[in-house]
Amino acid sequence: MDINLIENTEKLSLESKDKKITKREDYLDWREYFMATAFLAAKRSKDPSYQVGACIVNKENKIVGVGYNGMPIGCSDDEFPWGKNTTSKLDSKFLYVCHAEMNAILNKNSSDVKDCTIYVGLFPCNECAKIIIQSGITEVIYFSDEKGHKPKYIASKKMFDAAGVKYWQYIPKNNKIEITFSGADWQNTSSSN
Ligand SMILES: O=c1ccn([C@H]2C[C@H](O)[C@@H](COP(=O)(O)O)O2)c(=O)[nH]1
Ligand SMILES: [Zn+2]
Repeated sequence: MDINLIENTEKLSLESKDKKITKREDYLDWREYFMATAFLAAKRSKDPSYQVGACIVNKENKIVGVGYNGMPIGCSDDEFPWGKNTTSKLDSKFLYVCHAEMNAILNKNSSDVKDCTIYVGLFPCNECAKIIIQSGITEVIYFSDEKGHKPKYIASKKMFDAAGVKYWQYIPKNNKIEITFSGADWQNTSSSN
C-alpha cells in the first residue's frame, strides 16, 4: 500500500479519537423533569374530568413524594362514585377523592417535606393549601390556574400569602415530551465500542 495513504489514514483515525465529545443539549432541565413527573403521575388518575399529579422535591433536587387524585386505599375505583352533579351529595366524588397534593405529601419517602417545592398540574384548592402549609412546603409551582376565580382557590392564595409560601406558574419550554420504549433513541447515537 502507498506509504502516504497509510500515514493519512493513521492521522485521520487519531484525529477522530481526539475529537472532544460534548454533552447532549436536549436533556430535560430540572423543572421540566419535575413537572413532567407530576404529569406522568396524573396519568394514573381515574377521575374522568380532572387528572391531577403532584411531585415534591427537596433542596437537593431529589424527588421525595409523588401523588395523583384518586380514591382512598380500600375504596374501589369501580364502586365509589366519579360523578359531580348527583342528587345526593353522598353519591358525588367530592366526599371521597384524595387530592394529588395530599397523596404526594402522605407518600413521602423522607422524614418530612420541610422547605420543599411542590410541582402540581392544577393550582391547589384550599384544603390542599392548608396541608401544604402545615407540612412545611415553601414553594408551589403550578401549571394551570383555570379554577383560580373560585373562592376555594382565592382562599388558597390568601393562605399562601399569609404563610409566606411562594407560588408561581410554570411555563413549559416544550409543549410535548415524548417517551419511546423501543430504545431506538440511544441505538442511533452510541459508539460501536
Ligand atoms: O387541589 C386540588 C384540586 C382538585 N384536585 C382533584 C380533585 C378532583 O378529582 C379533581 C377536580 O375535579 P372537579 O370535577 O373540577 O371537581 O381534581 C386535586 O387533586 N387537587
Ligand atoms: Zn385539593
